Amino acid sequence: MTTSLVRFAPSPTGYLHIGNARPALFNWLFARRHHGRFLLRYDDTDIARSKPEYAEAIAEDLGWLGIVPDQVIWQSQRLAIYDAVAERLRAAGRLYACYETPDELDRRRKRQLARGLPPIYDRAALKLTAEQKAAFEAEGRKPHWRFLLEAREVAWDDLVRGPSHVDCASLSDPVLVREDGSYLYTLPSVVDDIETGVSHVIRGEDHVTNTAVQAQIFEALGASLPVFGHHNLLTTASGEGLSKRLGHLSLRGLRDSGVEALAVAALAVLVGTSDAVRPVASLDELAGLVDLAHVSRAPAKFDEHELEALSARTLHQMPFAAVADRLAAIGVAGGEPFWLAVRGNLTKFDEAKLWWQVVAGAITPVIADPAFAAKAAELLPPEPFDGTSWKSWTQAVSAATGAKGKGLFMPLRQALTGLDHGPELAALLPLIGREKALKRLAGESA
Ligand SMILES: Nc1ncnc2c1ncn2[C@@H]1O[C@H](COP(=O)(O)OP(=O)(O)OP(=O)(O)O)[C@@H](O)[C@H]1O
Repeated sequence: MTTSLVRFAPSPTGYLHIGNARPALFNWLFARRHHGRFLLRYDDTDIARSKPEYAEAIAEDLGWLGIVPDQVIWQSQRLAIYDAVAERLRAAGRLYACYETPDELDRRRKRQLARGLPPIYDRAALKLTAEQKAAFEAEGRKPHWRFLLEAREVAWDDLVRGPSHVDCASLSDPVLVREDGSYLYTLPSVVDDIETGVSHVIRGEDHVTNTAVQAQIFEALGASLPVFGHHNLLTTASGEGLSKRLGHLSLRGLRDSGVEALAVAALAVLVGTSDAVRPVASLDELAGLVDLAHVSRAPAKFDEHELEALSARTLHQMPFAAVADRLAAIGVAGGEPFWLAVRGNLTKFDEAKLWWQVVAGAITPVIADPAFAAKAAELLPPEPFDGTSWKSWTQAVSAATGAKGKGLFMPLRQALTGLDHGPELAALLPLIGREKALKRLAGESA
């Protein structure tokens, strides 16, 4: 049985944003669902813009989401491999030298547009004689290299978009190698997909045209095509595009704002699909929900308010096992009973600390009616407390004082927690314990 291999291939030119999380997760969840492997590939051939600290941040941000790659490769370490492949393409007549400057190309494009023609590269460089090339070189010009596209339609069955096609006759021959010998994204990506055995390429629809070009490169290199899937892109709530380089909606910014990674993951892959956005308890659960065929065609808006609400709902159903280490890390020791008592009241995880303080630390009780509080203290049952202690106690207090409803519960809540709102007191009372409860009912800070 051949296992699938997928990859996420960001350029380390900035911090990952919520849009980048979408392909990262679609690939990761695809690998989980199909018992495949996930490759993280740093597309760092743009030496001027790529930075090791961004690569480190990418690994960290993916780790926060729960993505741990099976393999990591760096394109900057594989340049000799691309050189050899470029040489093969040159020898086959598919990669040709061009000497136009950006200004010349720009002028040509403007002339074409003025004449109502599509601004496609006219392949003038193919007609250059050896002497003309030598003259350019003597002037100090260095060539950039274009891939000779076949003027035909490239078709594939897209995992998201279904039967898809691009007519390469309407495209310029793409530049694969710059004047300085560095590679654009296009060729190294194909070479690595072939060498590493990538079976499925899942990425944003900003790559649809690339796919047609790259399909021709795969074929020129005698390789079979992977399966392609192009998902819609995420925009800001007001519809703007996202860019790593411009620092939009970064995953680390979201993490610092205190939202749950699982909520970010769920929203990143469920928004813009026909499936409802809903909280999940694990990435495995999400892997079972996500279906690339349900992804919409239109761009999807990412709304931070929706994320905050989803994050809270994610916390409300989060099992204790999933947070035990995080609770310990913020000094909360109440175990599962504490977590189950407070999780429904959290909008952010860190608020658990506040409730721990209410349970185990000292609070200033609010006592409006000392006589009522004294009566309640007198009726407080002996320990051990359990889930029924609250009910039997409040029934007894109600019978003795005539207080009911809010008039019964609010003064008890204010005395026991110092607050007007909070988790169910039936669950808090056993955690607070009899000794502390008595002190608080007596108006002491405890
Ligand atoms: N807004 C977006 N929504 C969904 N996917 C996106 C979005 N922007 C980029 N991607 C996807 O993220 C992956 C990594 O792309 P890339 O590193 O080029 O990111 P980028 O944000 O476009 O960065 P840059 O601004 O540096 O070009 C690709 O699969 C790309 O399709």
